[in-house]
Amino acid sequence: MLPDVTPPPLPARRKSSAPSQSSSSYINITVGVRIRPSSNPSSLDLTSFITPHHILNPSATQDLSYATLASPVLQKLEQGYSTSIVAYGQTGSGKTHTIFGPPGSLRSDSPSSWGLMPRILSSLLSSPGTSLSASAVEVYQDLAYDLLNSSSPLTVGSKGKNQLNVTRNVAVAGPLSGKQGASNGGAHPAGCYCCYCERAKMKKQEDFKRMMAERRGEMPPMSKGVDPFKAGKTSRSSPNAARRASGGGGGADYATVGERLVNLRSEEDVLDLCRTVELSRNTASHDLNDRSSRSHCLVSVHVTTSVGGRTRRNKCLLVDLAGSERIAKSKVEGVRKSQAIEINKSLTALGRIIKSLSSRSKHVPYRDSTLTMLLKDSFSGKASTTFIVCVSRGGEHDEETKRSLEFGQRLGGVRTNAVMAATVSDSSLSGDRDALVRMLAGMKSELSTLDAGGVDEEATNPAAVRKFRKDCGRLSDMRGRIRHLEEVAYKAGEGRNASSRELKELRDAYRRLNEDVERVKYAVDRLTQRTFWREPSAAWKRKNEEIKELEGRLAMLRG
Ligand SMILES: Nc1ncnc2c1ncn2[C@@H]1O[C@H](COP(=O)(O)OP(=O)(O)OP(=O)(O)O)[C@@H](O)[C@H]1O
Repeated sequence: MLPDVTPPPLPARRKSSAPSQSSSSYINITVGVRIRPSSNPSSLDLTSFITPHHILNPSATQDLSYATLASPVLQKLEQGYSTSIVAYGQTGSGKTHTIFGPPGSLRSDSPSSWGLMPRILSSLLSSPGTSLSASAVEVYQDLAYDLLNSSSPLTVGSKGKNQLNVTRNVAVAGPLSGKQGASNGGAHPAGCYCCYCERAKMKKQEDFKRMMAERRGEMPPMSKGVDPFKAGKTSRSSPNAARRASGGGGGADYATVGERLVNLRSEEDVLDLCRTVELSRNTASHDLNDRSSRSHCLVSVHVTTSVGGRTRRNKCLLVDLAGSERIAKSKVEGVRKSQAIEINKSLTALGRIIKSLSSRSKHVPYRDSTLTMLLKDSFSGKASTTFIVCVSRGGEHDEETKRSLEFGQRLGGVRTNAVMAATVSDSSLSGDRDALVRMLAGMKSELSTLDAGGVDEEATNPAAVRKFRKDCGRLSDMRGRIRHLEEVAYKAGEGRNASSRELKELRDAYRRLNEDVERVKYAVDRLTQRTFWREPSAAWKRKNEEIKELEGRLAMLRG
């Protein structure tokens, strides 16, 4: 059976004057589209909007979503990039499903329904010498709260040399100060169900229970969703700790201060974290989603790897954005309407960032919203970011789907300056091309002396090795055919000398071939997970990346 990955469509036409983007090392933004199942599928042709790197069809499983979207992120993390995964899309389109999993799935007995976050964290935990800590921030109505510390307000600031310059401080300014609910003696009417009032009520109840338990000489269990971590496993970060923890991932210009960092030592800790974040988030029900997230959720995972006496620190940021929403459709009113307006505003600010980056504008307006400030790290320095554009296939959502895909398309136009470790400096590019070619040859010969991994013949069943080799051969043959097909289609399209029928045939052939590739790739991936496959050494991978990057730069010089 075919895996549920549809191939990308024919490449979008490029202007002939544009430099060739042949090296993927120049693209540090990856775009995936995940289509949510619907009982009323639309006839909208997604392929006419976007050239994403991956498309996941409605029947794609969580396993496939992980294999397709997360594996490259883990690789980038290993290579020293600071990585981010951001789920974007209309309300109800499956962002939370993709990042966390469906409701009630965050249990140790249902790993097959877990979303990307529990899977990625569990996978990181299983790497030797790796330790993890995490913090979780909610951006609600343009203000930041600590999801691991009873949603207490957080300050967002820009980093000065040795200090944090406060940019936004919810404790002293912003809507919250005037909005403390009735339960807190604020301005809200009695019976108000807004998040501030609800939280204040919950806190009061908890304090009361605690007080009663103390009087009886016993301690009540910690409230669910507030602090499920075992004693001694949590640490409250100092203002600098969160920033220090982001360590090697490239310094953030903006950061929250004082959020709680928790250590993750086991799969149970990971699930506790995910459940806490899920339960503590601001959610509400409306016509388009029973459990709609009303805030953006940013979970920062600090990964420390110690190998051979050397320690490396990276950050992996997982973001479940609140969904864009047409108020006329979700039919929200009152507080929920103002939530929706605020969500749409922050997403528009994100859209402006993407627009500025893709047009290479000098000014990128990160300061426009708390969300964009906190995402700045994902667009600069040594960062690799994967956007998952979630869309609903239902015909009634065509307009929103188009908008989300257009956003994805703009993301595809962003080329940021991905900085690879120990790579060729820009100044060396000004040297003559022959010198670069010589350098490349030197690097290739160096690569050949490093451990490239491969098949461990002795430890293996010969039939499996034979099949693996055959599949690898088929894969490379098919990729060659796809490249050829792309060129033909591109030339035909550019010269306008092909009829629409011919183009359609080409597109179909391309699609079929890509399906075959995905099927074989899936088989190869599964085989590589068996014990007979030895991973290339870290030095080999690094050198290989440097070579790819240099090849890309050379191609651009030629172009
Ligand atoms: N690929 C999928 N397969 C099966 N069910 C899905 C899929 N994607 C989403 N759903 C279901 O659809 C419902 C809405 O999804 P979800 O809450 O993830 O949307 P969302 O984009 O996070 O919405 P919001 O922005 O309003 O929070 C959930 O019940 C979820 O489990």
